[in-house]
Amino acid sequence: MADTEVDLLTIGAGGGAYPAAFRLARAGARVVMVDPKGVMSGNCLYEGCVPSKAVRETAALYLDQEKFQHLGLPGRICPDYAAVVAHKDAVQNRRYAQHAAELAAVPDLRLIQGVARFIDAHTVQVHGERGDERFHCRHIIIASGSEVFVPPLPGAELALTSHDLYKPDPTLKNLPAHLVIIGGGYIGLETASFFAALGSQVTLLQKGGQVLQGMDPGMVDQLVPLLHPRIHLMMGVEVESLEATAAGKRIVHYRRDGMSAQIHADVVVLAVGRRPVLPEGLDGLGIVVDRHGISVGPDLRTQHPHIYACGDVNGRVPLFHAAVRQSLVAAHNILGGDVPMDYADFVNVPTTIFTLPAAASIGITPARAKAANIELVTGHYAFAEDSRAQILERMDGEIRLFFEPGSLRLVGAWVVGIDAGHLIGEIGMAIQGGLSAYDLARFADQHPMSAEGIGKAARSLF
Ligand SMILES: Cc1cc2nc3c(=O)[nH]c(=O)nc-3n(C[C@H](O)[C@H](O)[C@H](O)COP(=O)(O)OP(=O)(O)OC[C@H]3O[C@@H](n4cnc5c(N)ncnc54)[C@H](O)[C@@H]3O)c2cc1C
Ligand SMILES: NC(=O)c1ccc[n+]([C@@H]2O[C@H](COP(=O)([O-])OP(=O)(O)OC[C@H]3O[C@@H](n4cnc5c(N)ncnc54)[C@H](O)[C@@H]3O)[C@@H](O)[C@H]2O)c1
Repeated sequence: MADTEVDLLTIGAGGGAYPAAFRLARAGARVVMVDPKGVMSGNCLYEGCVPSKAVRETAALYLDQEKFQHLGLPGRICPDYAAVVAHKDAVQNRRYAQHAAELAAVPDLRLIQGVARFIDAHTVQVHGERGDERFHCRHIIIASGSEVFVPPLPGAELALTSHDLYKPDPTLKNLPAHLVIIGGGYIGLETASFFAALGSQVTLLQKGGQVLQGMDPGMVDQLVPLLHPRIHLMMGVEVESLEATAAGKRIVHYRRDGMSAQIHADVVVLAVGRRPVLPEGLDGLGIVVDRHGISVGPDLRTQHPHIYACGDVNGRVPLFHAAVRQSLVAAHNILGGDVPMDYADFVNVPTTIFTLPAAASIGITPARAKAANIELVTGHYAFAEDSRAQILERMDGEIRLFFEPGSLRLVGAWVVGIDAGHLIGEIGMAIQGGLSAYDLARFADQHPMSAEGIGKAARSLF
């Protein structure tokens, strides 16, 4: 089998891969992407960000109807989860069609439906649509992403995962009366919010003392009391096994405070984390893999300067937009002849937990500052005083900005409540631009929009 020469091969075609593939193809490089899905966007579009947020936004609209009476809209609507799922599928299909058109517009960029494995540090074999093909690659981006982690629990196969909930034509198409979720991270809490808003009773079982571990406890403490009352959080739970009843229900056996107990459910969702997907043949290459994934620094290079690892597979910031930025950093460094000319910032990445309400954060927050022995100056703004929040009756939560003492340069923030996901992006731009509390205080953001609160939080210092 003769090897085909390429300038770049990406293992995967998700957010960690395709931005670099397009960038290099536009610069005239010979580029091949490989992904068993045969489409771009990886797990984000297939079973992650987009489908979960399609369900979320419908749930958010439905939740708002609890206020319709106050807003002058009497009457009730009721959810049809099968139709919610149909909408989610339609959004996924629409985006797949868009990506297909984007790919077709770059005729020299090839996406092979197949699985890639390393033969050596420059040779990749693809088992795909046209049988086996081998590529000799000047550069390789490993962007094979992550997959659901299923712990070795007896009966774990009786639980659904985010894959089953959000993939096209998902397994779950009816609203369960009682949903038990194991794991209180991003996926567990978001899923709990969506289903509780739509009408399910949700019990969330979390081992340890805090949901959203790794997030600033101050922000988590703000968020938790605002979650829907149909969500029951149980901390310190050690799940031991799952069992099915003759009627098709589920029983979760667990230990808490040294006592054994059980809980009945219509559906159980397991959301205890994801793990990196490593391509076959990687182990022989001397590339360092730690418990988060392939070890890389901000230049995204592995131990081989021509092999990069971007996105979830390196575990640094497992978010879609971080994967995209990392992919572009790798592309720039490839264009620079594998001598770094661009670096990813792993700290100043906005992240939103799309619960209802949402919580979002970026940069250095008090917990991180304390661990690094850094002092912060804090500016506050409560949504209780915000015009838009009052108009929509969503007055819970706040904007909190964190500044470096002295210079008052903005270094971090969190937002809990209305428009959190939008606001953290605007705050992120201010951090990236090196703005200070003085700059934010001087900018007259629009009235009556929640972004007014950013300037007001800065002005709380003066
Ligand atoms: C339920 C859920 C909700 C999420 N919500 C959000 C959100 O709201 N916002 C956000 O920013 N992030 C969200 N994420 C995270 C986001 O999906 C990931 O961070 C993002 O998909 C990472 O992109 P990636 O390209 O690194 O990997 P992936 O999207 O995992 O793509 C990797 C691709 O590589 C392919 N692949 C694997 N092995 C091989 C191989 N050997 N050869 C060829 N191809 C291979 C896979 O099939 C896959 O298509 C969510 C994730 C989940 C599960
Ligand atoms: N809004 C977003 O950006 C978004 C949304 C969903 C997912 N994601 C990405 O997907 C990744 C995976 O999400 P996730 O929620 O599966 O993982 P996670 O790592 O965020 O959370 C897993 C949670 O499960 C808990 N846990 C682990 N084992 C347990 C057990 N046996 N019993 C009970 N609880 C247990 C952990 O303590 C943790 O709280 C996230 O890290 C994030 O990067 C992002």
